Amino acid sequence: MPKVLISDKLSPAAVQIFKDRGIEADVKTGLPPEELKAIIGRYDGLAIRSNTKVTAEILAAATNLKVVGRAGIGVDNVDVPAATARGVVVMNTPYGNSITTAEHAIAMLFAVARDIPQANASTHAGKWEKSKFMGVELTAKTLGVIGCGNIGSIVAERGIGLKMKVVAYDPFLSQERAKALGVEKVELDDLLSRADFITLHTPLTDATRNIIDAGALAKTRKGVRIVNCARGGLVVEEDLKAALDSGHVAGAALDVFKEEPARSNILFGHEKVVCTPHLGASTTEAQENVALQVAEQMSDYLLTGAVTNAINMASVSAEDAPKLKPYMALAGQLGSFAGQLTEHGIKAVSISYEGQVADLNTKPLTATILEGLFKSFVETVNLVNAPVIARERNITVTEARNDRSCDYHTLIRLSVTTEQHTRSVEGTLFGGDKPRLVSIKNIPIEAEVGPFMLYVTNADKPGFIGRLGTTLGEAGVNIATFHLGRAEAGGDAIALIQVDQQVGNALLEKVRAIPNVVQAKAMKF
Ligand SMILES: NC(=O)c1ccc[n+]([C@@H]2O[C@H](COP(=O)([O-])OP(=O)(O)OC[C@H]3O[C@@H](n4cnc5c(N)ncnc54)[C@H](O)[C@@H]3O)[C@@H](O)[C@H]2O)c1
Ligand SMILES: O=C(O)[C@H](O)COP(=O)(O)O
Repeated sequence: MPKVLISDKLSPAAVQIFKDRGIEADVKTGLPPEELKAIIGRYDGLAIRSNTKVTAEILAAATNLKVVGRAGIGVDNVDVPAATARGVVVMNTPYGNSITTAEHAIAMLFAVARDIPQANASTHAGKWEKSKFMGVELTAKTLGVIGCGNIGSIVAERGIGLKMKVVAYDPFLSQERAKALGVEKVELDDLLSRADFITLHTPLTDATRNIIDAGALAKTRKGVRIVNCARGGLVVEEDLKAALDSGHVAGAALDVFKEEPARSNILFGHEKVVCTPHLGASTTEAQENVALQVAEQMSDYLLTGAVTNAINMASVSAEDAPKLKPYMALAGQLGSFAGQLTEHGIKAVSISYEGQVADLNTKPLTATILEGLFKSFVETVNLVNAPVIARERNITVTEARNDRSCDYHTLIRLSVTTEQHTRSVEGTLFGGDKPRLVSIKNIPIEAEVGPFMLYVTNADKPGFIGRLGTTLGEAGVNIATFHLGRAEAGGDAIALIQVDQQVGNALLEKVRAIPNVVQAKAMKF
């Protein structure tokens, strides 16, 4: 039974889902890193929010971990490259808390426009400072949205509902989408110079880190108010404080901070700053949504191999997972076969999906082929990092699909181009689920792959098969299956033999010494 650790505060609904799906779930929140490191090796899955830091060190200790599930959106607390390198799928729940977070941003907008928290504290203290708290209206003001994705676009819609003029800066926002939302797509400088209120909704990346710094603030209108419910690192806190102190910025509402948990911060105590402790996603509804979703996604992956909302792997629907299973086996064999025959640097990989397989989601098949292909050269390759390895090594990977019927009802052709030549291998499924190689180097063959194989190429001359059988027999190597193929009578021929044990080097030399043998290779699957 798979085991999952829930290491941040998730709705109890998650535990119930895991239980119902037959997965054991332990809840241990607030563990110091050393304690997490000590126990993580026991778990197949780790369910988190933003509190748990899934570092490379934690991942190195997570010897059984297959999936990290983030009940929420941001995965900046997960070392995704380290997880990818270890074959750990990282998934999030991209929509479950979007409305809630957008509503928090709107609440913060009102709070900073009308000094509501400050006025609340003052009134509770019996001060009745009616003339101190003079706010501004939102109506007819310009709202600048930086990052107009899921949350930013909900905030934009709400802003329009409040009769604000909304301008958005997002390099990935299309004009059509901007038009449909009713926002004006602008450049950053334009947004900074026009907005009365600025609200941030981008992920924290190298491009967005410190996007609001002294230089950006200098371009804003005097009296601008800033709301950040995205990530702390987007705003340079020292620069914001200076702009608040000078009176250039009239107020800021912050849900997120550079260092979290933020027990102290230079902006704390500032009379123009409204703060909440990363509450953007904290509603009953959102927490129920993300907990249910993450538990279902993680269970699907651990139990069926279905992949949803993964950051570092192609999606596989629950419906596709069982259909893909026999093809994954075939794809792995094709990749591994080609990889074991490759002796030079790979420049390009071309994969053609023909017949029935062309109707399936082929991304996971391509990843499986690449994993099999690279296994001979890269010890740490896995299904998750194989496409990354191809990119890093400048190996061009192309995929083609052709759903017309070919000689077989379904066929995968893998061609590998090295510095020397291009070699192809093809495979199909017999009986719908039994992988078979049906062509090697364009020579037809029908071969079942077993754990130990001997691959021999030779000139098609009489006497070869008998000598090969005798050589293996004399070495005490039992033949399980024997498959032959040839380009034409007397031409290039191939023998693919399944044997019951690994063929050692001494025996390989004897095989190579048989007349007309061109190449002999021991293979393992
Ligand atoms: N405070 C909270 O509790 C809370 C809750 C949920 C999400 N968040 C955070 O809110 C942010 C947005 O979440 P989302 O679900 O809307 O994400 P999203 O991916 O749907 O949207 C992000 C948008 O930012 C845009 N973007 C990326 N780089 C940009 C750049 N350099 N300049 C301008 N725009 C850029 C993208 O094109 C995208 O449209 C994330 O950082 C997320 O972690 C915070
Ligand atoms: O990225 C997110 O989903 C939010 O920042 C919410 O974080 P939390 O789950 O820790 O509240």
